[in-house]
Amino acid sequence: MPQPLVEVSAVSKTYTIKADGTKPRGVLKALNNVSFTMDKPERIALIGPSGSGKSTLLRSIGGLLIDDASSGDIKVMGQAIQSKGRLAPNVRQARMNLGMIAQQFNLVGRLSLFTNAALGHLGKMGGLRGFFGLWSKAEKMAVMRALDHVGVAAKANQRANTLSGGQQQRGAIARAIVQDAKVILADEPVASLDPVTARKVMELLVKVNTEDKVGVIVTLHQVDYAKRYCDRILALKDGVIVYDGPANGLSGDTLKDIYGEEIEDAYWEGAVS
Ligand SMILES: Nc1ncnc2c1ncn2[C@@H]1O[C@H](COP(=O)(O)OP(=O)(O)OP(=O)(O)O)[C@@H](O)[C@H]1O
Repeated sequence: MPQPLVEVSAVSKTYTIKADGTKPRGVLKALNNVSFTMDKPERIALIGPSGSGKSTLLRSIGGLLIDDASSGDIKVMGQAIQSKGRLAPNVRQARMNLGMIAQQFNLVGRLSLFTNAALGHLGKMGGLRGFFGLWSKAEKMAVMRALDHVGVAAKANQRANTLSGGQQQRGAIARAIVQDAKVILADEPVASLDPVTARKVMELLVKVNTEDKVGVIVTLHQVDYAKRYCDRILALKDGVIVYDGPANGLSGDTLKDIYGEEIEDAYWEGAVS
């Protein structure tokens, strides 16, 4: 049986909250015994009210924060990212399977779109050659193919900070393709985009998933986008998974339970069934 793309087992994350004038020092359990597996390249939407732990879970999968010592493991393509609250010794190697996309600041603004996408090669090449941007002909062709695949090849020479938000997100997806990432972790990738551009970026994530067989885990504030563009939904509430199943199996009543009063804000373009 092929190995799972992502395995998250019994992960908990507790933050220490500093005291301020009004509140004493305290702790907050942002993730509480969270487990799930992505066995094949799916599109998983992480949804849930503000503060439910979506970003914490994504950052934990990326090894960008350390889980509690009581936690189990996180593995990507069978390689450990972290285990029992310690980063794996070969986490850099394991991370090469992960393409990371954030809401903003995905690209280095003063570098061209081409160079930003070419940074996807960095993990695979020697330090100085990468540092000086000495890409081989094959590497350059791979970058241009990726930029073409995501529809921004014509902008290759443009500085990233002169590109629109949607073009920058496409560039970040191209970098993940260049990197040959097996899973893309996208943290609110459409939150700062207008609805038309947001739809195009979500459609691109669908394309990369279906054509290139890259798994996608995406945090979304919009339930309608989660249902429309993802095949599986993981809903978090207070750091606990309260729904893990097909996107079309999430009922309105369950959503009301999950979001409570925030339900009115959980749709962007109106409810879709
Ligand atoms: N570095 C931190 N220190 C202390 N508490 C934190 C830290 N990061 C997150 N938290 C808290 O952990 C909880 C989960 O936060 P997280 O950002 O994962 O939620 P989220 O579901 O992504 O929220 P949102 O939808 O608003 O982005 C929140 O209560 C948040 O305030």
